[in-house]
Amino acid sequence: MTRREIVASSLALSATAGAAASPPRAGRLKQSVSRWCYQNIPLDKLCEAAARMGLQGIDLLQPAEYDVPRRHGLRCTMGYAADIMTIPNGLNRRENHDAIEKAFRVGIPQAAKAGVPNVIAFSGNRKGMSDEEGAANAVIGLNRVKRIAEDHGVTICIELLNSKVDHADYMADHTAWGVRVAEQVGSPRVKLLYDIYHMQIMEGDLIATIRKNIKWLGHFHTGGVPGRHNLDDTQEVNWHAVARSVADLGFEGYFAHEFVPTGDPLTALAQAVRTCTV
Ligand SMILES: O=C(O)C(=O)CO
Repeated sequence: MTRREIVASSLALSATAGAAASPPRAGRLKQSVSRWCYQNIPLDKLCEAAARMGLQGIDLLQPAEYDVPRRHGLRCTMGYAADIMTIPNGLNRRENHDAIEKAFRVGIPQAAKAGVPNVIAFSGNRKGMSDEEGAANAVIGLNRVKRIAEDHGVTICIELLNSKVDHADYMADHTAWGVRVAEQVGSPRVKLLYDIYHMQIMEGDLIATIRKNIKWLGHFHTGGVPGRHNLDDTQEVNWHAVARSVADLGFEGYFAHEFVPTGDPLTALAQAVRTCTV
């Protein structure tokens, strides 16, 4: 190997490993990362890198994968416990409730056993239904399953998503709808997944909204706006300030990165983790 090749190969190594290997600074937020954004990296490798960066877990895993983060001292921070429920087809339709309850009766105990603190839920699309009717239906559905969540210490988190760019017609596309449902269900185990990327697109006013509704927010997702890429200075959200506000509220759940990285994926993730270390 020539000197030039040795220098080039060590530079390449530090570019891929360096960001992930630098010692993590302790912060007040428990950060996590969504598996689907790093599909080209085997889950074991993602967990290894996440542990080195100081992340606490991996988001959005299937039950068969729950044990993988544990091998690396992490946990699955949000599980899929009811595959029957999809973004367009969820809690807002009463005809879905039998299947959702059946799935949660298996999926929530399974999550609890694996130490998974949260499971995801979706409102479903409007398909012509009013938000009032959808909210009332979602409350009925959640009232059927909240006891399972309470008994197992697992939180059902209804995700708030944008209906403007990514998920046309999705019903839980504004915070007020989700808060109204969570308040009416009134369980410490039924909360919202406040996806900051999606809510910046729909509403903005992030910090004030988070402060006002923190009681009902069980989990956070990140993603640069516009584009859902790196949390860098090409996008409009001040991530450090948002993260600090969440930490200042004493939030004890997880703050999970969910952006599609550009450039080297682990370098992008490490940079996001640093930005949100507050
Ligand atoms: O599908 C999406 O857009 C999500 O945010 C899922 O968590």
